[in-house]
Amino acid sequence: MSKQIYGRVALIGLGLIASSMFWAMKRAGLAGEVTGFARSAETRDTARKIGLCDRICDTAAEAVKGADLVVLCVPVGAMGAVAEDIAPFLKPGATVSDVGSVKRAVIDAVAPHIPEGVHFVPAHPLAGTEHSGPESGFAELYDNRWCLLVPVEGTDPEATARLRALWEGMGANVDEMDADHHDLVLAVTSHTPHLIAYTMVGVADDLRRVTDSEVIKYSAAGFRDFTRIAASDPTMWRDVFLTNKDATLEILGRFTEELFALQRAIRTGDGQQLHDYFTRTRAIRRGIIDAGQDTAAPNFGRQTASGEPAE
Ligand SMILES: NC(=O)c1ccc[n+]([C@@H]2O[C@H](COP(=O)([O-])OP(=O)(O)OC[C@H]3O[C@@H](n4cnc5c(N)ncnc54)[C@H](O)[C@@H]3O)[C@@H](O)[C@H]2O)c1
Ligand SMILES: O=C(O)C(=O)C[C@]1(C(=O)O)C=C[C@@H](O)C=C1
Repeated sequence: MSKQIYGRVALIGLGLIASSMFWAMKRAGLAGEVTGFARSAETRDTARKIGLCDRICDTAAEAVKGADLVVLCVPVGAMGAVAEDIAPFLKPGATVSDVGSVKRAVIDAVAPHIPEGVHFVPAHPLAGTEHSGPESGFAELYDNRWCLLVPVEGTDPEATARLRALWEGMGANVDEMDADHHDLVLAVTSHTPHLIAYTMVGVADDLRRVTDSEVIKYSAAGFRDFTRIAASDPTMWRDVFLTNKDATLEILGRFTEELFALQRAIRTGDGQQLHDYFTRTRAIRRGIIDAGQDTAAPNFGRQTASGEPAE
């Protein structure tokens, strides 16, 4: 029995998230035809070579023509311009969605370009790796991970339900959330942790001269995890911080206060405070495990041939 949910899906931007969507849709037979567009000819060539998408188009207009679902899979800062480009070519009754890591800024940038009669259902899969480009995707990326749908005012519930079915078909658990709440939650669980990882690796690099190459050689598991996160795509993360500015600054403020409190406890030798703090945080980790939510995908995304994110 066919599980097809959309006749034709167009993916705009062919990186980790789009390529994983393609393989996940193919795995479950969720789309009749998937077209793809990437802005650089090199990425389009790579996509053709590895069989990514049923048809790779040389323009975004061609890719979205006749599509029932168009998913914007470009960095958050590029969403508005891409929406403006494709708007005249969207089929009446089609749904436009996106996968951006920030929701309010994407909605503000994209919604004004969505023509009358076309639905807009923003989304965000909470799954990824530090790899990017068309060769980094894999069908299992969304298995048992959350995908948050962030319908805007007036979104047709049927369009939302259909997109939910697609994400569920790709293996995800789906929830709905308001855009501002989404941005605050993600500032805590994803954006600020990335900034901390970037900073920690930067500090280690600054100290390299002092510690010679020991930072790399004796890198303990905790620091190695930081380096994995800090290897994430610079364009993507630049856009995340520029567009989720308020929530990130709010969480960073709180983080800094806590850090100073712990710094003081270390300086004054307040072992009780340190112990109490670490006990509380350990309980949080155990709560996640007990709730069966430690579903982080193993890091088996593929890197681009050059080792660099493909354009
Ligand atoms: N990587 C993750 O962990 C992750 C997880 C969830 C959501 N996201 C979101 O998904 C989106 C895509 O991320 P990704 O990891 O697939 O990135 P990626 O770097 O692997 O791919 C991005 C694609 O967008 C294209 N692109 C870049 N700038 C463009 C522009 N100005 N116009 C048109 N195309 C452009 C690139 O050529 C590339 O094909 C981002 O909005 C990101 O915030 C990423
Ligand atoms: O596992 C990783 O590499 C990720 O950072 C994935 C991650 C996250 O923070 O969990 C990164 C950004 C997203 O928008 C969603 C998921």
